[in-house]
Amino acid sequence: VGGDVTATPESDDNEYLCPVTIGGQTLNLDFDSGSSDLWVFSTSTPSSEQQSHTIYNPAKSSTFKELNGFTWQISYGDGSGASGTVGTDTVTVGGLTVKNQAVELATAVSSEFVTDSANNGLLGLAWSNLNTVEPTQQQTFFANAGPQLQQNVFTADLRHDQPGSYDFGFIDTSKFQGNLNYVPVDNSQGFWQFTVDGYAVGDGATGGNSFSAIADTGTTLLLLDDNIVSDYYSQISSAQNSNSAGGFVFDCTEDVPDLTLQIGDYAAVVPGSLLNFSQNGDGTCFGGIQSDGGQGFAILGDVFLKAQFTVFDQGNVQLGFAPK
Ligand SMILES: O[C@H]1CN[C@@H](c2nc(-c3ccc(C(F)(F)F)cc3)no2)C1
Repeated sequence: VGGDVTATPESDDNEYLCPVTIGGQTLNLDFDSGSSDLWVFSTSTPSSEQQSHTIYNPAKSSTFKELNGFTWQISYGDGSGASGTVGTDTVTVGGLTVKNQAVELATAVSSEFVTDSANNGLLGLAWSNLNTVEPTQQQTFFANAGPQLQQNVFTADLRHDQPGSYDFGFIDTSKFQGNLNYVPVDNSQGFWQFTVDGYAVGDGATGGNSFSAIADTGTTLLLLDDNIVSDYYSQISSAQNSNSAGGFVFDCTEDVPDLTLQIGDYAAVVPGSLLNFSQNGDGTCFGGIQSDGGQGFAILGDVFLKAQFTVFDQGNVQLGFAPK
């Protein structure tokens, strides 16, 4: 048994949304391998915050059960967040069904979610020890699905400005080139966390110290240590760190170098084309590489994941990468 679901990029590849059916109702959710709550806009969300979102109505589901007194509260890297109550229902993703999945109903969402009208909630794909439900932590959709999967994996094939896919329970070898390169995961903090052994800018030599990183489908950009960020942008003559733009920008006419992250024996190349992330509208462009804010580990978000086929292997607690 497995599932295959289309991941559609919003404008500027800011996020990728996937159709999820909950108690017979389909909502587009943001799949996030950096968190572990499945939450939705619902009839419990204040109408002033529902705006043009698709909402889940538990009263219309014959399989919904309230988890009385259970609550959740989550905040994301950008400072946004949501909170609410909890129930269970039957959840289907790309043909893969999990019964009695914890579904978290938002009774409050931050302004960023209110205005992101395409995003009707998140489906967390990190490890269940990050789930925020109290008094009893809940399992993720992927953790619950594990026992019924042929292979205890899900894969991500995200693309620039075109639909990609998430697969659950199998590895589609037609989606990548060559062999998969596996690296061990430290899931003690609940993330898909692993070690990067070095980096190279453009066709330069691979160097630098090894560092920790997480594979995070819910983060848009590639967030790295300030020293690496400075080294990278020193190769782009017009690059500057712009407070108004919120990060490093450069002239759109510039030739943007590739970045290679050495992961074990695998050289993961992120092409310069993906590192010229978006236009600011004034002739400058916003970089796909930005600072990780000094939090001690790098966040390999969609900019990185668009350049790789990635296997999130729950059974063997490892990540696999291959070029596409
Ligand atoms: O927390 C870390 C876990 N993964 C990263 C993540 N961040 C979001 C997010 C999605 C949508 C929005 C909003 F719609 F703009 F509000 C905000 C944040 N989803 O995953 C960061």
